[in-house]
Amino acid sequence: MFSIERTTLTEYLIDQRRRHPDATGEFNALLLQVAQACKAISRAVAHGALAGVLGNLDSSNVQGETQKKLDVLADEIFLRATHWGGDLAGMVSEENEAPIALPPGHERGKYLLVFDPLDGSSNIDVNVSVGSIFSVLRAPTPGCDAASADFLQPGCRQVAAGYAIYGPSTMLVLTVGDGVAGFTLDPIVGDFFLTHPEIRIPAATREFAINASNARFWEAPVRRYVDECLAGRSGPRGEDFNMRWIASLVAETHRILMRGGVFLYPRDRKDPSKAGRLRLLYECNPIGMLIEQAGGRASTGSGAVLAVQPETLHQRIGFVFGSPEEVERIERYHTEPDAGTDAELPLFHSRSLFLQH
Ligand SMILES: O=P(O)(O)OC[C@H]1O[C@](O)(COP(=O)(O)O)[C@@H](O)[C@@H]1O
Ligand SMILES: [Mg+2]
Ligand SMILES: [Mg+2]
Repeated sequence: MFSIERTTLTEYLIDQRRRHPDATGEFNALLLQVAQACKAISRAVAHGALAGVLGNLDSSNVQGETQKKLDVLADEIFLRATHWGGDLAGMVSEENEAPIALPPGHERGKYLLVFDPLDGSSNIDVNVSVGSIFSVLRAPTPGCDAASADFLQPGCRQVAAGYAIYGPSTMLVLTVGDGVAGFTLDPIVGDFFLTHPEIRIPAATREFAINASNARFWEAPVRRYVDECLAGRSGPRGEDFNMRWIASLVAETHRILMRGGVFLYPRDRKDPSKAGRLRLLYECNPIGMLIEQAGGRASTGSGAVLAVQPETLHQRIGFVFGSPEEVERIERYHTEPDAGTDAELPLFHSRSLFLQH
């Protein structure tokens, strides 16, 4: 159904800007360039095999992961859509080891853009939802080329964050620090329209997401949490839990923003050289800002992820996020290993006595 009363992304951003009298428009211009990149990636994803974009390349990225054709194409689309605008002092991408140099002789702006051009790459060839994730920081030295160290800012300093999900419909979900809003791409009109204003995560949930193939590497607090969920009504939680795993951080985030839930990709013992699977700067921080802006909680497992001081551009970290009651419980299991047991035992016993299983 078409209505001329629909709010476009541009109108939404102009409205946000009215509240900031000092705004120059550079910020909105940058976000619109990012949206433009997401539209182009959405088109490539939707055409799939018809556009010859599926499959692997021979190359690997800085993480040693084999690059997919779409990883590299999405990266190029992001660069081309954003680096001429004059709003940026530098960019960091999952696919590039060092910060990306802006075109020579071109104006340098006051923002830094950090992005994962294509998230959930393992899903491309099986036609399951993938996405793009981005984060905007202030450049410490506006007007100059940014150095690596300029990007090493804790997530609480982000001025905007968001993702695009390329699913049955393409959506852009965005925060500029004043709640979270979701926009759906009308592929005929070619514009994003506000369809999900003021997204809020339910405080409680009975749904968790974790890659259980790593169970033998989990640390005790994570094992305890999952065991209690799996024990269901007859266990200490006294309730049945559902489980999901899409292997696409954007898609897991979107589900949790829409209906609640908790996601865990915790630090584990699989590879002692890696402190987790997901990358702090362009996965955990932007998703963390969205989750917290929607009333959820984003954690390393033992503390707020947005408070972590990054040490390297491609640093990995444990990540737990979603409905705040569950994330706080997981944090308690990490910081006070005996927490909950005493308080829950009587409850468990009374449930066992009075509930029928
Ligand atoms: O394959 P695993 O171990 O389940 O990991 C899945 C995770 O890896 C990722 O795909 C990593 O992202 P990239 O595809 O951008 O490398 C996340 O989206 C997802 O949460
Ligand atoms: Mg990713
Ligand atoms: Mg990626």
